[in-house]
Amino acid sequence: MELQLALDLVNIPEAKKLVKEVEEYVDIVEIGTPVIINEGLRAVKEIKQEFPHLKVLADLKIMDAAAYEVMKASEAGADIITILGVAEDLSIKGAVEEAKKQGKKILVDMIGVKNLEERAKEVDEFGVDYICVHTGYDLQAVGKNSLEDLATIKRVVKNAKTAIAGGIKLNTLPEVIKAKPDLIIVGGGITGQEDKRAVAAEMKKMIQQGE
Ligand SMILES: O=C([C@H](O)CO)[C@H](O)[C@H](O)COP(=O)(O)O
Repeated sequence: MELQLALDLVNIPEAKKLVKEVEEYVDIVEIGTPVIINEGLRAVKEIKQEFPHLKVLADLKIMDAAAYEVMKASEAGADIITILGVAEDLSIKGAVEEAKKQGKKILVDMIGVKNLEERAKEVDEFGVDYICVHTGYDLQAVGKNSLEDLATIKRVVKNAKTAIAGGIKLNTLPEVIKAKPDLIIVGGGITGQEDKRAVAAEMKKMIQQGE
């Protein structure tokens, strides 16, 4: 199980400071959608340059023009690029093809997918690297989480790795670990805490103990 730090509500200098604090304990740094909207792919480039030993995920949440956007994120240094599960099949296949050409990986974010079981089976056949269940901020606000969805994709996904994101905190991490996703994505559960380093260290320890 890997731990991904999601950076959403920061600028580039703040992102660098945050990664420095927790770099020993995370496997992947996500440059979140809001950061890319504010700072562009320069954020991906600068984080990869400063932390070349960490994998960097560009959370583009691609919906169209997939091959082109995967190419641009790859050029900026992203190791993993996200596309939405609700995108057209052709877009997801195009993203996979371009990622393979560039030696990169594709994570499919299943946020907003209504027919989760059926769609997870389909995208799994397209050769994607990760399939991620995700409760976005707007559904977190009304008390939802993705544990049930994780169980669903764990049951039907045969090729891709599974991932979970959305509102995971230290106190909810044990039940996530019990469900054994390949990748656990944590944003505010680390970045919103007073002692980020201590929380990231504790999360990493719990994940290692759960393996
Ligand atoms: O993808 C995300 C969200 O849509 C904003 O871009 C977050 O990175 C993801 O939800 C993880 O963050 P937390 O929910 O704060 O753990």
